[in-house]
Amino acid sequence: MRDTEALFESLIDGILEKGYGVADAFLLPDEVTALRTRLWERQAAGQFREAGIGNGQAAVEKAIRGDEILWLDTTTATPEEATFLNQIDQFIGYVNRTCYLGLRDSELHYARYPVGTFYKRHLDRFRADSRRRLSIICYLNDNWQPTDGGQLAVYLPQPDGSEHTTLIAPVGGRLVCFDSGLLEHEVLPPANRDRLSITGWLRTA
Ligand SMILES: O=C(O)CCC(=O)C(=O)O
Ligand SMILES: [Fe+2]
Repeated sequence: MRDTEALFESLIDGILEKGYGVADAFLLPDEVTALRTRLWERQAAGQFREAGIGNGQAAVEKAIRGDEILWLDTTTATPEEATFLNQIDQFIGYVNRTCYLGLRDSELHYARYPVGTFYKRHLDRFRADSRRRLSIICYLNDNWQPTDGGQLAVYLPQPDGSEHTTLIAPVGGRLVCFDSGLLEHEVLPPANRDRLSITGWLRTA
């Protein structure tokens, strides 16, 4: 059994102490495999769409982001997707109890970055939609290696005005969380294999 509260606490501590939280083994290996299998099934069924940019994802702009996404939906979720959504709901409850953020709901999508695609440096919160409070990314990759590239780069402003860059590998089962309105970040291109994840936002009312 994993200690869910300890994982949640380490994510919050990371955000407060350094601007982002990382929880390895947020998902167990079997859960990663099951969700990755569902992702590929849905991809094969033609359910993914090229991701857009801006509110409503209206514009596809490959020079900015090259991933394909599929929004998760409670009404069509498989058992393992429902379990994942439930874990995120538990995290929302924990954050509201401990940090009083007033989170209401989540919006989450699968993402597949084909080899060589990327998502240029950006902030997740749209000017027109300030409800996005926390960003979460949970990776679904099997046995990701340093040579596979595809790191998440997070840009951390330093007290002296300089900037520190940290690279986070998209290791399966790992969950990253940060303030959607504060942390600029970027997805570097995966070198030689598709890069798989569930990404989303915890929103206020
Ligand atoms: O996949 C990642 O590591 C980050 C994805 C991202 O920045 C986004 O979808 O807004
Ligand atoms: Fe992002």
